[in-house]
Amino acid sequence: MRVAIMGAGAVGCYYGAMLALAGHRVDLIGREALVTAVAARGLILEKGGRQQTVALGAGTDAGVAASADLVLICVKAQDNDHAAAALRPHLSPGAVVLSLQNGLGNAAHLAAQLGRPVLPVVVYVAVQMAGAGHVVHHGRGELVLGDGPAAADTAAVFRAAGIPTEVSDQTEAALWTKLVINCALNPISAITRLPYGRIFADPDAVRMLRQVVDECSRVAQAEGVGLPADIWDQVARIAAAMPEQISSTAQDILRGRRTEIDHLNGDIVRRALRHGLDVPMNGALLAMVHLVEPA
Ligand SMILES: NC(=O)C1=CN([C@@H]2O[C@H](COP(=O)(O)OP(=O)(O)OC[C@H]3O[C@@H](n4cnc5c(N)ncnc54)[C@H](OP(=O)(O)O)[C@@H]3O)[C@@H](O)[C@H]2O)C=CC1
Ligand SMILES: CC(C)(CO)C(=O)C(=O)O
Repeated sequence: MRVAIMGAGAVGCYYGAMLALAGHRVDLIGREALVTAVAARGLILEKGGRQQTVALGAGTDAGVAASADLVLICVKAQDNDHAAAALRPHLSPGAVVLSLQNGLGNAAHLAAQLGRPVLPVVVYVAVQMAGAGHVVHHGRGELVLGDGPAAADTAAVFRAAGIPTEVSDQTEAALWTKLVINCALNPISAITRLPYGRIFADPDAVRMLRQVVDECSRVAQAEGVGLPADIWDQVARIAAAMPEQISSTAQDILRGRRTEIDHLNGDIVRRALRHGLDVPMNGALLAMVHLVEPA
């Protein structure tokens, strides 16, 4: 199968590497520094204490998507419009397009921009770029694919590549659950630049994160979304499964990039406002992430 990955960052490089190792022809669409590094020595995948070089294609031109059967969109949510504009002229009619992103509404937004279906995918992985063309896996890796015509076959391709994948007709609820996890973990890691293991060792930080989750749960309830009863345990389990990971939002801050926070805690704050709910901890974290972002 030919696979194109729009957004060759941590998530795109990790799943691209896994698919390439399973024998698929993978092309990364990314920035110049990544393309130069991959052309010089392939993509480095560091996982389970082992480092290997993966052979795959990399370029800055989205035209490579024209021959892809499967297209993974792995840019941050704020880059969706540019990514869609670059891909739109090239996608072949039969290609399956997936959004591997945090936050609500990305797949629908991309589908409207691309004029074709885009399946949402909930991503449970901890990955980070250690440098151009060098991706490090810190834990997990499961995907939950939204149901749709090609979902079962696509999930089978992922599973055969060693990526635990299930198909669900409840992805909206699953994306909400992931959003709450992100609202708890991402901003505090971005503001402090600390990994989850260190954050969860601090009882005051844990109390604060419980408040974030309680606020998000009230907003979800107001929206008619049923979160799992053990939502706090899920947050704690994710943190425990990847103690060395800093959030993708923290990774943006460390690279001097603007972050996805408006699509995470920012989304909760906007929804709370519409329901007349007060979410002070989400609001405070949102403001603090904006303050540590580049101007
Ligand atoms: N990292 C993680 O562990 C996890 C991340 N996620 C989610 O997955 C999604 C991707 O995250 P992540 O991989 O961390 O993000 P990254 O920022 O590491 O990767 C995105 C990459 O896409 C590049 N990019 C953006 N727009 C374009 C474009 N038009 N053409 C080519 N390249 C482009 C970015 O470059 P530049 O930065 O220069 O703009 C960046 O290199 C996010 O929604 C995130 O929340 C979900 C689970 C875990
Ligand atoms: C799973 C988690 C919390 C991993 O860091 C993530 O989704 C992110 O960083 O955006």
